[in-house]
Amino acid sequence: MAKGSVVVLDVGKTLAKATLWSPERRLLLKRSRPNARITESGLPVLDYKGIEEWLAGVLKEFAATADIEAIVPVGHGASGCLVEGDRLIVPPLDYEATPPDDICQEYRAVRDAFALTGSPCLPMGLNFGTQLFWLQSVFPKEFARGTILMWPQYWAWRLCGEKAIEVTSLGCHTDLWQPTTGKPSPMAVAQGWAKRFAPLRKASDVLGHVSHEWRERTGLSRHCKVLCGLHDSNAALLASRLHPEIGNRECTVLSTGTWFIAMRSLPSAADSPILTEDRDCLFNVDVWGNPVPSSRFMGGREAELLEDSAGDFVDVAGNADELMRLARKAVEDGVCALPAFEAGVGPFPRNIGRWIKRPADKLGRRAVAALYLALMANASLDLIGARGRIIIEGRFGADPVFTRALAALRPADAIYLSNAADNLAFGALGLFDDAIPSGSDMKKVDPLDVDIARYAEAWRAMVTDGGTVQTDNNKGATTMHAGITSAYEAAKQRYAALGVNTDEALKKLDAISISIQCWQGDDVGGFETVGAALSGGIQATGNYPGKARSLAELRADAEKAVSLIPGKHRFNLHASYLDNGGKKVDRDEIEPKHFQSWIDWAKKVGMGLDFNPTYFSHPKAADGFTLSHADKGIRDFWIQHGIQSRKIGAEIGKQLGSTCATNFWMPDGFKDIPADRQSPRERMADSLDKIFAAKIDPKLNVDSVEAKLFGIGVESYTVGSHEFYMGYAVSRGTHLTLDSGHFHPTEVISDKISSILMFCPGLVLHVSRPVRWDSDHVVVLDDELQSIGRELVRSGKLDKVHIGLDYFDASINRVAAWVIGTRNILKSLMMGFLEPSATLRKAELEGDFTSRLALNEELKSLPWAAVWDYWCETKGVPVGTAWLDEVKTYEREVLSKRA
Ligand SMILES: C[C@H](O)[C@H](O)[C@@H](O)C(=O)CO
Ligand SMILES: [Mn+2]
Repeated sequence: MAKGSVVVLDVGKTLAKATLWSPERRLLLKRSRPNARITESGLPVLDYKGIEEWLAGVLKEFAATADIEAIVPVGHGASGCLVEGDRLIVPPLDYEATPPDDICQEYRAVRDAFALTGSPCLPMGLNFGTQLFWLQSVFPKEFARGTILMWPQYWAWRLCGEKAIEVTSLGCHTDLWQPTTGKPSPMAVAQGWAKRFAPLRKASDVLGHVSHEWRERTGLSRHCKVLCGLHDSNAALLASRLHPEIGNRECTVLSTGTWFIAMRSLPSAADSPILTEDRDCLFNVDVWGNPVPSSRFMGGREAELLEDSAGDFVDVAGNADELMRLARKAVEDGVCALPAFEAGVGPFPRNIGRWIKRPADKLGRRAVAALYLALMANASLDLIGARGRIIIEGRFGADPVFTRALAALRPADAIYLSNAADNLAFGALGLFDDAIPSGSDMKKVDPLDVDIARYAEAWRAMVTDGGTVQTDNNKGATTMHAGITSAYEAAKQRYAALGVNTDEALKKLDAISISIQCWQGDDVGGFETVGAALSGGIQATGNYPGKARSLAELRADAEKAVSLIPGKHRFNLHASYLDNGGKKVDRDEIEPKHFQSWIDWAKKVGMGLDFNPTYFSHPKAADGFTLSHADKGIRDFWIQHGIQSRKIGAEIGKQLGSTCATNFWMPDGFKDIPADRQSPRERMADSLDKIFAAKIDPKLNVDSVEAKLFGIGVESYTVGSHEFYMGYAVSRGTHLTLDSGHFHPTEVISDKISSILMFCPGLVLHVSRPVRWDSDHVVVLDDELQSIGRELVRSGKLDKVHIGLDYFDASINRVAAWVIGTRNILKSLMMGFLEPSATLRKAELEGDFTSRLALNEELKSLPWAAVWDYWCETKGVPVGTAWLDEVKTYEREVLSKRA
């Protein structure tokens, strides 16, 4: 037992943590800091400067609290750096950075076989060797003289100045070590790296005492020792040995966090299983240098993707009972997620993640995510032959659906929970002084009381079949839909031949959100008063049955539509869709509270919201003028409406953590030739200035103004013409809204996007389809829509564009109208992402207009539809016209019952 207190510094990928332990190994203090994403010399590097700054402050606080005898550094794998003397000369790279293609290809040719190193070939920079190979090409001189350190030992070196390297980090899928012989890999020798390794030391070795610099910075004593330290997952493995239930017996530790890592301590080397490289298995190395069969998947990240709650994560502890209920129901109903939502890693690296009956609400998705984690963990454990005792540690230990489902899936094993929060630190303490008591009593996990075996069997069958899965929601059955993947693979090759990476294109498409207009659901009626007449020069024509008559119906219809649209989207509200609880609230009185139920709904379904003040369908707009009205009283009323609307936009942005675009469209104008075109425009600008006078954080809300050529009954003069609003937006720094139905018939907004993005801080789109007098037909995949998609992608400024839809057709099924238009704008963007833009631009720059035209025409018949089908499939929404069957069912079962 040590005499003094001990600090464990645990530098993870997401957080840096430091804990202070008393001589009796009681936790005294705990501090943490999220790591930042840093770029240095154009390279994505770890936040080593920020962490050091923070560490100095923390150690100062700790040193003032206790007499610290030692510091033990612990770090995540797959990182390291080069130092010379007391200088860092090659920074530690972020392992999530992908080296350039040529480096990756060259590296693959020189790395050793899995059988030698136990390191599988991993994506990004997850093999530390890949990073060294990349860094060597950037810093060739430094590689000729520097010393290679791994990440925990970088911190040991910073604190005491002594250089060391250690097996647990060196043996962690680096490609640099041979676990069976305990020697550097042939590649590490051939590349000249092995001779640059710092001297090999044991994790428990004392490397030295804290340096003068650190004593000055922190007040630590000169007797404070710095240990060599170790890889974080190995610390957890070590901690398991401290529990009396385990001792020296065989066990597997399943660490849960961003990564789920299973590590099996073998009773003897002879028990070592044969591992499969291509399923993300590997050999780690324990502190004694023995091979540790391991398997992994990115469970924490996948759970976030499955939950899909825009960062507003479910409080698992607070909803434990409900999550358990939902999980039982999901097992009964066959609701599940299939791997892998973080592609390229885990036990099913080539499978594409997809949902079977994706729940609409985030609690439902969270419950299924926990079941998914249990199924994935079970598969990972099987791959390394885990048996007997399995200890779950890390943050998912606090998720009873996950832990109990895993226990149910492995009835022959004892599943334990260890002290989830501090286990890793405890393992590090065990390294320092092994005569310490166990960190906590372990708790045996009770299996989940459901028929999980059948559920798991069905899951496994779908996963291993290799085909893709299509659900038939009517019957609750699942049928295989092979062919989509193979069509995609063929399309992928066609596009690759043109230099287009379809996987990358789909990743970009994943990031697109379309703002779906609420007003398609009820013909722009709103819920202010029953049966209000639509005014302002717009008209919804048709009388298709099933229009939403209440907020609840509108939301249910929207949820149906969204379930049939791939991706993650937003809902665009008008002020007239307020929730006034049945009491009249005039337009100048609206407040955030009248939209709280919308915000709550948006949180539940994981969507963002946008907003529009409503300057029509109101007695004070009856004569065709609002903000530019000659009567000051009327103007003031509408100014107040605008001011209130922006407050609502800001509250939406704040609560949902996603910027709300508040769009101002005023129908003001004359039916016949005006005598004075100027004054209404001056009044309009003045009113808008008053509305926009209060500054609002643009992260919460951005304002946009929407021009229009003419409306019905406003044929001769529109106050808010294109020139008016362009001038206004540019001079005032607001966003500009381009509505594709608001221009002369031969004028197209695709040609305007590049100009607006040069001069306005941002652009809002109302994608629509003008047909003769009407500006609001359902969006179809016509030439202009394709041009819009292309232009948006080509602009490279998609982060400045809020893409919304604006049409309202009452002559067809309204849910179908939403689905058709939204799927079409997404198709057009996908075609934009699939464009070989570099080739086209090159032809243009070289004056080769023949090639430009020829290629443009060829692109039209490339198999983009196969990419689209595949995307729909992977997003868990119906492929082809299958969505229409669902809408028809909804019409039969829900819409047709509305009077
Ligand atoms: C309902 C919308 O706000 C409205 O359609 C407006 O954006 C428009 O485009 C009017 O023509
Ligand atoms: Mn519009």
